[in-house]
Amino acid sequence: MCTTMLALVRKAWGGQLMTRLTTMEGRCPCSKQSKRAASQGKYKIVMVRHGESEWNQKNLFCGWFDAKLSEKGQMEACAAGAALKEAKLEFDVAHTSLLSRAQHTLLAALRVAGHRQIPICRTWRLNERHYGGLTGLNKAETAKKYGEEKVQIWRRSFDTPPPPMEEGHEYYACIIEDPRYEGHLEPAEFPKTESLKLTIDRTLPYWNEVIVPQIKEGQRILVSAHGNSLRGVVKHLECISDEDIMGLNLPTGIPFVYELDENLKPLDTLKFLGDHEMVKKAVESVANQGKVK
Ligand SMILES: O=C(OP(=O)(O)O)[C@H](O)COP(=O)(O)O
Repeated sequence: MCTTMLALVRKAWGGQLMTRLTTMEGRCPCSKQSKRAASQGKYKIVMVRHGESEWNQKNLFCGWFDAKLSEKGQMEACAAGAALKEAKLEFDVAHTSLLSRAQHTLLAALRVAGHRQIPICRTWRLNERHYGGLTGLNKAETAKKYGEEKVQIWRRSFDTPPPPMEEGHEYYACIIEDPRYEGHLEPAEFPKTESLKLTIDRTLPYWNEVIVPQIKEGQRILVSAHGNSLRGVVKHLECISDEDIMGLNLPTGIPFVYELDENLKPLDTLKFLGDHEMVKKAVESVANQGKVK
């Protein structure tokens, strides 16, 4: 029986290698559910976690700090665009966060994919989860100080937020005084920390009120966002339990696709546009970031 395991399936789809990945019980490729995978949904949506940021590269908790893409991240963004083009995916509208790393990934991917002109909607609701007092700390050093188990809870538990970001925190002012939030958030509305649950609580209204109506209108949508804001969307779409979502790690810069039925239920789990070995390594690398080096 295939339970609680990492399963990777390679599928030829539109001339592009697609990788299906799951760590969730009952969601393995041999389950009945996955036998529906071959059919095309009524709708399709594509999402991508931004390319590697300079803070991903340094293994720092980033959250709402506006880290730029690293050189590797810029290349990943371009590669994401090439994968979209290769898969012949086209878009009418894109959604992204207010953070540069997601926006720059989106722009590079759209440029390489050949669709520069589509409308782009930017919202703080797709921002990464706020990492609170952990913002700017090295994940491996934090694991050394507090233990890997504690760091795993902070990184991946559903509803345990990291410690809050206090006013004296090194990055407090540069986040709360950032002009990009003017007209979006009042100072009192800024989160001080967020669990995945809290992240979903502010992402889902945008999903339901803005993205879902566009999908139902038949608009082809690309979302460029973050590891945890997208984990929340994936959890919602696939009805993943609070426990099982802990096992999901999204790699940087590799787009993934959902085929959705008329009720916007996925026909299958997410499928990455990428070679399965490459995706597997990238996922493992994210999972291991919280380990003592
Ligand atoms: O800012 C972050 O996510 P992002 O790089 O997707 O924007 C986090 O630091 C990701 O860290 P995590 O994978 O330990 O949750």
